[in-house]
Amino acid sequence: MAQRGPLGVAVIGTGKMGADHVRRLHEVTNGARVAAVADVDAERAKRAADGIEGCSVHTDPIAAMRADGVEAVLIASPGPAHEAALLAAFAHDLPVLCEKPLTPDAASALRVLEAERRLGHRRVQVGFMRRYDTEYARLKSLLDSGELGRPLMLHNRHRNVSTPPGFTSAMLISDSVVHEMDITRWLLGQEITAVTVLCPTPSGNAPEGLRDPQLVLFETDGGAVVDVEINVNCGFGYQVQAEVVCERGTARIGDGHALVTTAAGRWGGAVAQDFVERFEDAYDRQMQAWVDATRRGEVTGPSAWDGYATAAVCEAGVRAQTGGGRIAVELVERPDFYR
Ligand SMILES: NC(=O)c1ccc[n+]([C@@H]2O[C@H](COP(=O)([O-])OP(=O)(O)OC[C@H]3O[C@@H](n4cnc5c(N)ncnc54)[C@H](O)[C@@H]3O)[C@@H](O)[C@H]2O)c1
Ligand SMILES: O[C@H]1[C@H](O)[C@@H](O)[C@H](O)[C@@H](O)[C@H]1O
Repeated sequence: MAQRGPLGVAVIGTGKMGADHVRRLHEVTNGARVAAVADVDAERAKRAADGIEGCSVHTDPIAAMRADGVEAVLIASPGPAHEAALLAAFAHDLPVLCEKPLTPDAASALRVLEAERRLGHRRVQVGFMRRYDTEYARLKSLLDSGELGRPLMLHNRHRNVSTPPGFTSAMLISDSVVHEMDITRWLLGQEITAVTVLCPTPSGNAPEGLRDPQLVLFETDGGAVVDVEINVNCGFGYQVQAEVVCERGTARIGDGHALVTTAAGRWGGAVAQDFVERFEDAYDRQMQAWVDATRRGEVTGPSAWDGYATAAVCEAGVRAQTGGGRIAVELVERPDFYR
């Protein structure tokens, strides 16, 4: 049944993304309010809730899910904490927007799928927000129109200025390239069947021991080949670019020419410095779409199946990165529940 009042959301994890989502829900999104926040760091939770009337503050995610006025959950804790939070949300039958990755590995993602299926109805949207980016959405419409013919190859570049402390070589795949895994599956409508990872001599910008950059190759069940340059300590900016090569033409996004300046012997634009800046509109649209669907009693957007399928590709990618050569992706059969 459609809901009338604003949707009361509990936000779990109020670090960089969680605090930004709290701000978004409070200031940007229509039809929602932040009813509770939880972070294991009490000070962070308190800071995020500051100035939001009626928002209760917790260190225990389950207490936040049970708090007054909570009707839905946004999970923005680190990936390894997602499974416990998802299962707790299911126990209270609450709709969830879960930041990527759904969980860090395929076995835990499968446990989440099974728990959602036991509920008997879908509850999860995964935060693959690039699907809500205007440029990616235009590229998808163009490919779906068939005008350029069949996609043959997809080239991607994914560059971050620098990595936070504790960022590992495996995380280049499971935290960063996971976005290209989702985008590949969504743009092409195909599953990824094998992953190969090539690592050049690491950049001098990369922290000691980090294999950065990497070149990651996907093969798909529709016969396409996809490459991803992942380069997370490039130093100069945040860039996400994609070019699809089709039978009758190519299409490219992410050149970032929103503002071009010509002045005193120079010409050029600016490079975004992080994902919050580059994908601000996509995060806003993702949140509005989740709130609107939830208030209608529906679940739309990337599903737990998408979270599982990308977790399985991540696992193959991490094995390929550690000297495994070309690694096949193993997926369980897709249940009808997720078709
Ligand atoms: N979609 C995107 O572009 C994007 C961008 C950045 C991060 N993310 C995702 O968002 C999530 C959070 O990333 P972040 O960069 O904000 O990390 P962060 O480290 O800045 O914040 C995580 C917060 O969660 C808290 N926390 C840790 N364990 C917890 C638990 N069990 N329960 C409640 N809180 C807990 C930490 O104290 C911290 O405040 C991750 O899943 C990450 O992959 C997505
Ligand atoms: O967690 C972040 C986030 O998902 C960004 O969108 C991505 O560009 C980064 O590489 C990753 O570390």
